[in-house]
Amino acid sequence: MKITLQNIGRRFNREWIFKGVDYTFENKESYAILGSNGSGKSTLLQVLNGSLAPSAGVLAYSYEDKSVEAEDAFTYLSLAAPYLELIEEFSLNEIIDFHFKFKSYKTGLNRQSVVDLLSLPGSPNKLIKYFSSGMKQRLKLALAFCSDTPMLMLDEPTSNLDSQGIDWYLSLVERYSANRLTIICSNQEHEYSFCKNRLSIADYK
Ligand SMILES: Nc1ncnc2c1ncn2[C@@H]1O[C@H](COP(=O)(O)OP(=O)(O)OP(=O)(O)O)[C@@H](O)[C@H]1O
Repeated sequence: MKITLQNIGRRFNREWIFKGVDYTFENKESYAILGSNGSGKSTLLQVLNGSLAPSAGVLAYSYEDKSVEAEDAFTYLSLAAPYLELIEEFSLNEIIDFHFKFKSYKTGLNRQSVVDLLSLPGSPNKLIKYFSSGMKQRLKLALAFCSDTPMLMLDEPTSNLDSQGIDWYLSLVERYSANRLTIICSNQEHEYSFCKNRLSIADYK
C-alpha cells in the first residue's frame, strides 16, 4: 500500500495542527510519526487512515499500482489505537471470531493460535469487560498484527504494557510487520526503533 500526501494540512477550528505535509509512505516500508504530547501524531494517523478528512491538500492511496478510493482504504488497514474501542460484551473467542469476519488471518493463523499468541491468564470465554488495560492492549495489538492487510497502523502501541508486554510487542513486530506498510505514532524509542523512516510533526507547524 502506498499513501501520497500533497500539501496536506488539518486544523481544528482556527488552529492548524499541521500543514504543508508533502510526503510519500511507500509500500512495505516502516515509518515512525514523532512529536511531543498534543503535537498532532494521532490526528495525522487518522487523516492517513481515512477516518478524518484533511482540511487542505490531496491524499491518494494505491495498491499494486492501482489507485484505491479513500472510502475503501479501511479494507486494506489494520489499526490498534487507544481511541479504538473493543466490544466489551464479547468474550475473547467471540471478539476474535467477529474481527476475522471482516479481515483474513495471516497465513497459518486461526482463532486458537491468536488465543495462544496472547498468552493471557484465564479462559477464552472471559468477557472483554473483565480484561485489565494491559490485556486489552495485547488483544488490540494481536488482532491488528494477525490480520492479513497490506497496511498496519499503531498509535502508542505499548501503552499499558509492562516490560514483558513490550518484549511481546517486539516479537510481534519481528514476526508480522514485514512486507506491509507499517506506521507507528510514538514518543517512546523502544516502540519505533525498528522503523526505517521518521517523520516529525514539528517540521509541519
Ligand atoms: N476533535 C478535536 N477537536 C479539537 N481539537 C482537537 C480534536 N482532536 C484533537 N485536537 C487537538 O489537536 C492537537 C493534536 O492532538 P493529537 O491527539 O493528534 O496529538 P498527539 O501528538 O497524538 O498527542 P499524544 O502524544 O498526547 O497522544 C491537540 O491540541 C488536541 O487538543
